[in-house]
Amino acid sequence: MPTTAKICGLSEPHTLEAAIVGGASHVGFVFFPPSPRNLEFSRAAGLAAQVPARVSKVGVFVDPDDTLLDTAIASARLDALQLHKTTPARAAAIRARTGREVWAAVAVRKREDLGAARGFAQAADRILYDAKTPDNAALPGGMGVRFDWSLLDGFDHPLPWALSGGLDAANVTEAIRRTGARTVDVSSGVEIAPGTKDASRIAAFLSAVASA
Ligand SMILES: O=C(O)c1ccccc1NCC(=O)[C@H](O)[C@H](O)COP(=O)(O)O
Repeated sequence: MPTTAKICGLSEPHTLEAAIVGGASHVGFVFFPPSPRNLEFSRAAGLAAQVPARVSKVGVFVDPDDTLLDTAIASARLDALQLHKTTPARAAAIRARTGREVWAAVAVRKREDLGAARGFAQAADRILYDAKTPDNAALPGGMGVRFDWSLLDGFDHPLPWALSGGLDAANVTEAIRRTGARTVDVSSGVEIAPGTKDASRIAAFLSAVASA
């Protein structure tokens, strides 16, 4: 099975196109106003219309309320919801109410952090292991922070999972080889500035994933 890739935090038609043409399995749209990647709903709707059915549209949220979720799902026609800083109970409720696939982000800095994944076994469809950002950081993701991949060694994953945090075209081959990830996720590693994706970096990342 080839490794699949999610390009996260897309906000412009030409870089979204680069992700689609390059073979991304998932594209991520961020709905979190403090983020430089945050999308207005009307913009998300326009981008979503560009995405073929074979590519899943993932909305990225930080402990969202129902109004935000419902508006984002409707405008961007989201297939999946990626939840950061959201409890298992809330994730389960969101999954039941929306009927959408739920990705639970688990922030990792130390081995003990992986334990949080077990709480989502009945509440989510997939775990996204992402690097824990600094305690005073404005964002819980999308900051190019990497965690020690060896922390995943021997871990009994409760669900299908994806690897994230500080990936780029130069390190993703090693990340896949080292962890056995079947899905990888990237944001700032394919940007030229926070929130500004670069088509050639997206192409290089997806090419590296396809060759891994
Ligand atoms: O990317 C954001 O701005 C963001 C904001 C709020 C919550 C999550 C966010 N990103 C989550 C992602 O899925 C990123 O792709 C992931 O954290 C990896 O980012 P990076 O290390 O920059 O590749």
